[in-house]
Amino acid sequence: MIDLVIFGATGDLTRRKLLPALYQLEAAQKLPEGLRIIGVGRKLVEPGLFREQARESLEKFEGKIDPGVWDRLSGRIGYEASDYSVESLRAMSHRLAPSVLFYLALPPDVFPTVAANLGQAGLSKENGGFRRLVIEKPFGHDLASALELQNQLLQHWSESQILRIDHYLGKETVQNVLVFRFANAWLEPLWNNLHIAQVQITVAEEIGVEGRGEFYDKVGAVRDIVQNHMMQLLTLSALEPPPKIEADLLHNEKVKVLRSIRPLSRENLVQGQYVGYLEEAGLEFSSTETFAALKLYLDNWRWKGVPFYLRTGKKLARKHTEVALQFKGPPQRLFEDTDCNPEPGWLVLEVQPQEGMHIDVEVKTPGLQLSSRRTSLRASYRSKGLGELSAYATLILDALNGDRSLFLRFDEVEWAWRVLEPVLRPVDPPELYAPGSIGPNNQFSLLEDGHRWRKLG
Ligand SMILES: NC(=O)C1=CN([C@@H]2O[C@H](COP(=O)(O)OP(=O)(O)OC[C@H]3O[C@@H](n4cnc5c(N)ncnc54)[C@H](OP(=O)(O)O)[C@@H]3O)[C@@H](O)[C@H]2O)C=CC1
Ligand SMILES: O=C1O[C@H](COP(=O)(O)O)[C@@H](O)[C@H](O)[C@H]1O
Repeated sequence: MIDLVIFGATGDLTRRKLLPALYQLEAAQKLPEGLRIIGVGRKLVEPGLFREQARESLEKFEGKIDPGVWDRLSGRIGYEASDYSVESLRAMSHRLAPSVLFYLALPPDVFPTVAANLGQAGLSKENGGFRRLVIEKPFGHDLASALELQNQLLQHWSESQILRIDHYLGKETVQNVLVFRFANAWLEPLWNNLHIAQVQITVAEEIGVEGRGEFYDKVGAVRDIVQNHMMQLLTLSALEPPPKIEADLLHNEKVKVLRSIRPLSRENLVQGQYVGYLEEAGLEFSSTETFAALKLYLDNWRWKGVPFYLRTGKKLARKHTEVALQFKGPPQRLFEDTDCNPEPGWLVLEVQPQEGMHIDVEVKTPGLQLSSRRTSLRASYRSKGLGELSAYATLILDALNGDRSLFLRFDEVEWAWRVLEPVLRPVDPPELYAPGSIGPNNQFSLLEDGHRWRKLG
């Protein structure tokens, strides 16, 4: 018997991501037999009402619900109220299965207390089963708090019990970055500073902060997206091939990339805030950034001199996540029209919502003249409906099965904070940008001569 205990079960993450993931796993018959899902929150809620609310969340965030799948899923779901004190957790411990996965879907400032109280209540001790702890992001608020959180966790939990989640690693198209790079040998000679002029990594969101203003305002785009999801996209795009696809060997390579990032200074970062953020977040004043763009360099053999541009923001023109590498141009352009001056082509890995890849190539312009035009070789990652489990579904299943390869090792988190530490305390207020736009104008100041931001989607 296994219990999945979700702390913070009335919250946004549970409703928006965890319940849909569990529904998908139930539909795919991937949940372990006998698994119970116990939602925990501070308020007293009748389990029946909690299930009703869970179903409403599924209808909102998952879409059409199959009654048979829901019946099976709801049969697993229970609810308990707890104030997360040692006494209350100890009382709960008697009702738990030998193997328990605790999921902290809670505001990050309560992670240390809840993790410690679980330990003091004896719930981190394994006795004939497993005890694992999933820690959501952000892991810490800066380098010092991340180190402190790690120390606090290690007082009651061993490293092998701690699963630091970054849901981007559960996305198929993020995992595909690695497969695409290392399963196609012809790419390798091109994937370096001899042939690549610049790399752009974009995580653009159409949504604003929605109901998460209180949380978001303490965090901002750098901590919410750059420190974790974008650093993962960066390391996967830039790392050296590990000797084998094994978790620790991959973590080693990712840390090497982070350690090779040239120390950042304020000039490497620009920030923006969308017009309407204050009203949406219910604030009178805030200098929190909802947009961040960075330029960084990796001082290593492969990437020396190639700028990596990272950009993320909320309330942008559209949702679009991609990793794009621009090739250097040919040494001499022989075939172009005298009037046209095409920029060198891109290789683009589309992460979401389109899932695919394309490579720009120049081909002959039809007609008598010998000139070139741009076209794209496109491939889609999968047909709709094929193997579609959400990132959270993949990661919850891995966590239940004890597969740690898609979870973060602490030094990855630590080095991501070390890299960003110099730019965490902004001096200038963020520049305002219009919702639905491409973000603030200051982002253009980062670009080197001849470079321009790619279109969003
Ligand atoms: N929402 C999202 O899309 C994503 C969230 N995350 C991470 O997941 C975690 C949870 O996020 P989210 O669900 O949005 O957060 P919420 O702000 O919605 O909080 C979750 C729940 O925590 C409980 N809670 C709030 N304050 C406290 C407190 N002081 N002590 C104990 N419990 C408290 C509340 O439940 P109750 O009042 O019932 O006890 C609340 O419903 C965060 O770490 C976030 O960074 C990561 C990726 C995406
Ligand atoms: O971790 C987070 O991610 C979501 C974006 O996730 P995606 O899978 O939709 O790309 C973001 O909205 C949220 O602010 C952040 O905390």
